Amino acid sequence: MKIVPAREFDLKREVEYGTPEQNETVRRIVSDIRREGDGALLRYTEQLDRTKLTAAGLRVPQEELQAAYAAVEPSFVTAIRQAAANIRAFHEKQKRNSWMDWQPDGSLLGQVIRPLKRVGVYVPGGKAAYPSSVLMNVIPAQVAGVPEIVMVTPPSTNGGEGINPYILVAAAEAGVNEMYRVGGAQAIAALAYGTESIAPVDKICGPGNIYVALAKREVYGAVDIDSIAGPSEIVVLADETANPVYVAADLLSQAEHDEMASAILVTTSAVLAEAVQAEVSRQLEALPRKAIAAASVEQYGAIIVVDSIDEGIDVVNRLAPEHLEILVQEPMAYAGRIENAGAIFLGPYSSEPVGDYFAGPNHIIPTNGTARFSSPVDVDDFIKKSSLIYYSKEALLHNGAAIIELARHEGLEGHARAIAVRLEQEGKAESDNG
Ligand SMILES: NC(=O)c1ccc[n+]([C@@H]2O[C@H](COP(=O)([O-])OP(=O)(O)OC[C@H]3O[C@@H](n4cnc5c(N)ncnc54)[C@H](O)[C@@H]3O)[C@@H](O)[C@H]2O)c1
Ligand SMILES: N[C@H](CO)Cc1c[nH]c[nH+]1
Ligand SMILES: [Zn+2]
Repeated sequence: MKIVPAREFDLKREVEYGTPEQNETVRRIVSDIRREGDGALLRYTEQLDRTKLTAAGLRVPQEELQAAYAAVEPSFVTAIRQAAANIRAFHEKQKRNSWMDWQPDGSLLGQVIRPLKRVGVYVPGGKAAYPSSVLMNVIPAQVAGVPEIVMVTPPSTNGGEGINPYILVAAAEAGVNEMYRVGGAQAIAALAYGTESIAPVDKICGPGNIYVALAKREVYGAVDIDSIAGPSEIVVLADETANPVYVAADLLSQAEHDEMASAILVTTSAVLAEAVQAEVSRQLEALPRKAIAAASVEQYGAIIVVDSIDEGIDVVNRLAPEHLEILVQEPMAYAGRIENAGAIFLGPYSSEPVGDYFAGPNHIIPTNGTARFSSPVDVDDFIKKSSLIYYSKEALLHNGAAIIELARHEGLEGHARAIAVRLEQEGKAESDNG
């Protein structure tokens, strides 16, 4: 992992995702699925996921979910239930209520909150299987009250035959009842535009690799999406008090996700920088996913040495990472100064995987600098709002002239007249009556 002074590190992050070839591949897949439906879906599933399916085999039957319990350890079921309870409790706090306010003039204003009707959730499963992402997607949608939650995941998760049983058990625990064995850009396109076998959804949520992230961006507009939650990222902001063993382990925890994941240490301590550099090399050797983590660290990893914590905070805010760990003597003192980060982990015991799996906050978090303007998945992702306006006669007579004034200044006489005809008629009725 290279050590660089802050002034030599290019903080202008690429906002464009992926290479031109990856973008072109995704555009082609999306357009083929849109034109050909199931035919293209099955073809790409065979080509990219090495799985030959028929249209009838796309949907995963409930019996397959139940059968998977026999293939997992009881300790996994216990752990996933604990995690699910924590995730549900956290997301319950995000619920919003509709509201209505009667005004003194007899009019009423309000906002009606409704769940989305049908959402698609993507659970990644190419290089690793992510049962935790089942919970992070499905639970907030359930808390919001979404009646139709459609899950998609690659057909042979983690390179194995068939969907990984831990994903199936997580789906059963979460109560998923509509699930398809499709992944990548082709799954996103199928959810967005529909095929003969998969009815289209209103919104697609969930993380994935570069092909999934690009496809979500491609279909945005036809459907809503949560955010671009692509290859994982971690930034650790540390001073000389941080334990290099912990720092290196946490950096590698995200590097092992993907060759395109990014792991960056920002530190005021040259001593820590060197110790972490050595530790990363040492710990890499023991990782089963060493090749992926090494490629990530090599291409996207860095140790940035800064002159002060203030400079470090500036670097962090410019990077706008998915995950930030603050490993300094007084972490609480700095949390409020972080403007751009999807999730902030404070102190030496809040290692990033605590959030990935268990604490309760969502692990589907914007990446590639988009934490500047977007947020982790939450209950708000699964609701929509309608404004409610009831104007009383008194309110219209009182405010009509101001509305007409504003309409005429926009040159919109039709708008002005819609109000004016009422003022004329009601004014006339009042003078006739009295
Ligand atoms: N940001 C977040 O919140 C978050 C959360 C969890 C995981 N992640 C990220 O999710 C990703 C999971 O990636 P993954 O690959 O393991 O699973 P994935 O399910 O996202 O991707 C696998 C699919 O990619 C497609 N694909 C692979 N190579 C392709 C190619 N050359 N051309 C076209 N399509 C291709 C295949 O269809 C395959 O089904 C990782 O990058 C991880 O860091 C992010
Ligand atoms: N760190 C990932 C989000 O970037 C989430 C995850 C799931 N499993 C393990 N990690
Ligand atoms: Zn992770």
